[in-house]
Amino acid sequence: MSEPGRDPEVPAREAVFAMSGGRADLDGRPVLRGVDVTIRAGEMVAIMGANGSGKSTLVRALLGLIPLSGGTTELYGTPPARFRDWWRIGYVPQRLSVGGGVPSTIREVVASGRIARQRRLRPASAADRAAVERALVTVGLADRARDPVQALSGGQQQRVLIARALAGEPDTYVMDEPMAGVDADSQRHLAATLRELVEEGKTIVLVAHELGPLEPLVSRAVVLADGVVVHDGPPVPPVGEHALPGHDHVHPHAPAPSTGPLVWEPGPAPGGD
Ligand SMILES: Nc1ncnc2c1ncn2[C@@H]1O[C@H](COP(=O)(O)OP(=O)(O)OP(=O)(O)O)[C@@H](O)[C@H]1O
Repeated sequence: MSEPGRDPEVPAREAVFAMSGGRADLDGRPVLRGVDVTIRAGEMVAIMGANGSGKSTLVRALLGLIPLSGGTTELYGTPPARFRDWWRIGYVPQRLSVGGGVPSTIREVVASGRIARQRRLRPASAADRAAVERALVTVGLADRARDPVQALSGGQQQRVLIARALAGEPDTYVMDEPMAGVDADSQRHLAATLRELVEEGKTIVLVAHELGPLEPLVSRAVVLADGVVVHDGPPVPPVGEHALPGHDHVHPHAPAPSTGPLVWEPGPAPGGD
C-alpha cells in the first residue's frame, strides 16, 4: 500500500497505527467505509472533516474501542485485542465522563493516567508523583489539584484530560478535539505543549475541525467525508463557510514559540476558563 507524502527512499519508521480496509457499523449503519490509514512514529496527523463524517469513530476504531466489521487495524503491529502496551498510548477523549456521584479531584483524574505504567498493587512511586505534578503544571492546574473535577468548566475539564494523558508519558497521543471549548490563550499553550512533544519525537493524532494555532505543526491531514478518506496529505486551505469574511473563530496564525517550558500560564482569575 503506498502512503501519501512518504519518500520511498527513506526507511519507514515504525507504524503506530495501520488500518487497512477499515469498516465500522454503528446501529447497523456504515460509519467508516474502506479506510486505509497508516500513521508512523513521530508524525503529527490531523483527522479532519465535517460533523458526523466519522472522525471520532476512526480514532476509536484505531484504538480498538470500536470493533471493525471489515478490514484490519493494528497498534504497533498488533491487533488491538492482543495489544498489551497501553502505556504507550495516551487518549484524550472528547469529554470527561465523571461517573455516578463519586467526586474525584483533579489530581486523582490526572494520576489515573499513570495506571497503565504502574505495577499492580504497588503504591505510586516518586516518578509517578513527579509525572503527575509536571502534567498539572503544564496545563496550569497545579494550584487547583485538590478541587473536584465536577466543579470545572468544560474547557478546564479538557485540560485535565490532556494532563491525564501527559502524566502517562506515552509515546503516542490521540486527542479528540483537544481545542474544543478551550479559550484562545489555552489553545496557544496547548499548541506549545504539542510542539515540544513533536520535537521529542512523540506521535500525535488529533481530531480537529480547524487547526487554529496548531496549523504550523500539522503537516498531514486525513480528511473524512461520510466515512471515507477523501484527502490524505498536506492540510488543505479552508474552504466554504470557514473562509468567508467575518467567519467568527479564533485563528491567530502566529506560530507558537518553539522554546520555553511546558507551562500553562495561570489564568487571570481562579474559576475562569
Ligand atoms: N454510538 C453510536 N451509535 C450510532 N451511531 C453513532 C454512534 N456514534 C456515532 N454515530 C454516528 O456515526 C457517524 C459518525 O460519528 P462521529 O462521532 O465519528 O463523527 P465526527 O466526525 O467525530 O463528528 P463531530 O465532528 O460531530 O464530532 C454520525 O452519523 C453519528 O451519528
